[in-house]
Amino acid sequence: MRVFKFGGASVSNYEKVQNLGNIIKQFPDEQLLIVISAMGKTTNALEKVAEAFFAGKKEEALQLFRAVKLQHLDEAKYLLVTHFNPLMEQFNNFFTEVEWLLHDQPVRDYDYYYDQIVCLGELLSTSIVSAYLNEIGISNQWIDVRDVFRTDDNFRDAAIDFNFTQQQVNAIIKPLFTNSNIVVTQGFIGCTDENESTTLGREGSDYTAAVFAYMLDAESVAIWKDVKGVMNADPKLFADAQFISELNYDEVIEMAYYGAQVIHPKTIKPLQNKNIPLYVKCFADASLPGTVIHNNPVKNLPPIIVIKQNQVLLQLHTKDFSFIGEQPMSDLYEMMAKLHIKPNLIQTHAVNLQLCIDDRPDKVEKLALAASNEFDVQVEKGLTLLSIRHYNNETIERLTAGKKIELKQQSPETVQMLMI
Ligand SMILES: Nc1ncnc2c1ncn2[C@@H]1O[C@H](COP(=O)(O)OP(=O)(O)O)[C@@H](O)[C@H]1O
Ligand SMILES: N[C@@H](CC(=O)OP(=O)(O)O)C(=O)O
Repeated sequence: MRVFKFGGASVSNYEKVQNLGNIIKQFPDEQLLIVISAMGKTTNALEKVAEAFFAGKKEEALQLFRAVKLQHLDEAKYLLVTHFNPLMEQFNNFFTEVEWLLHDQPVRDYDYYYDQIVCLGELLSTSIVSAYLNEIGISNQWIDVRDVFRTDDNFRDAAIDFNFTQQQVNAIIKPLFTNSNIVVTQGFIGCTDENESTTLGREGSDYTAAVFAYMLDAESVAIWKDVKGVMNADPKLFADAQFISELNYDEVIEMAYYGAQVIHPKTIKPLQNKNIPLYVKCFADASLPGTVIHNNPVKNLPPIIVIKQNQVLLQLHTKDFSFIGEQPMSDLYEMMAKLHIKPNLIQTHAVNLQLCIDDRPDKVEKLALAASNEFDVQVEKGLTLLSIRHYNNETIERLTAGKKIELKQQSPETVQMLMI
């Protein structure tokens, strides 16, 4: 059994869905669990629906939602003939659920509504792909992953209940493979014990695939992407990015931690725990070998460059000139934990500290306010965090030329610089 994951870029239009079908045809006798993300930029579009709804702009929310519906209906029309009508029944149930919600007034937190609306992207894309595969003779079963993945109610960043989910995988998913070689389901979404939809954090479908692989003891996971494999930098930012054929789990977990967008940071742990290899494969050309990620050491890696935009620097100075000891640090970490803020870089000095985080306006303001009880706080926005693993002087000089460095942290393996 293998797990395949197709991201939004790999199902963004009908031609891509047809290509997905061609890839699956190349594995005729394999048992495959296929995890799929929302089509193209659907998640962003649904975020806009959630924002408009929560801002009380009902008509705007409904209109934005209509655009999402139409786009999916268009895709379905291109791809389906005999399976079109059954799909429409399924679609209508999904649409009605969200439209009912959009006609209500928001009375709960934004994050709750976000998840109830945004989860639709994956439900729609998987329904289309499943119907299309059946249409072209690749028999498969569609599963609503919300019946399987149980999470807590930390909406937008829900944590999986591993014990319950494993039981559901054993009870629901494993028996499916006695009748069918292929199961199609959603990445990124789950469900609470109160039957509320949840999401696992943006780009979380890679993580879903890894958790399924862990729970099914899969022989491997393949993540199909719009790149040849993992490169030493984002090829959209660096035209000369080099392809890397082999990496180990530690390296990839570090890359993801520093913000490389190629693989979701939580993906590696479940795979490492059962030594399941991860392939990053080229969606446009399945014959290319892709990158394999495993447990063995890999030597002679080139400098690996990760760039994170939209960073905020908080400069905190103790109000009474007391040292930055364990108490102020523990207070600060408690504030960040409450707000679910992950520090990207922290540097402490005698009476001040510098903290770099992602620019999530709601969270930055709340943190600055909470910290202002104990510290004088200055906030600087619009920064870029550059991380280079296996760095050399030439690479550092090339990437920092003409930039002002606000913060620098260096270990023998990694250098990080926060720059304007
Ligand atoms: N080191 C890297 N190697 C390869 N691709 C990278 C790297 N860093 C960032 N990327 C970006 O990751 C994108 C693929 O990931 P993603 O957008 O998540 O795809 P999908 O949504 O289809 O899963 C590529 O288009 C590329 O721009
Ligand atoms: N659709 C979700 C989940 C996801 O993982 O997407 P992708 O595989 O396209 O990065 C998102 O955009 O965040």
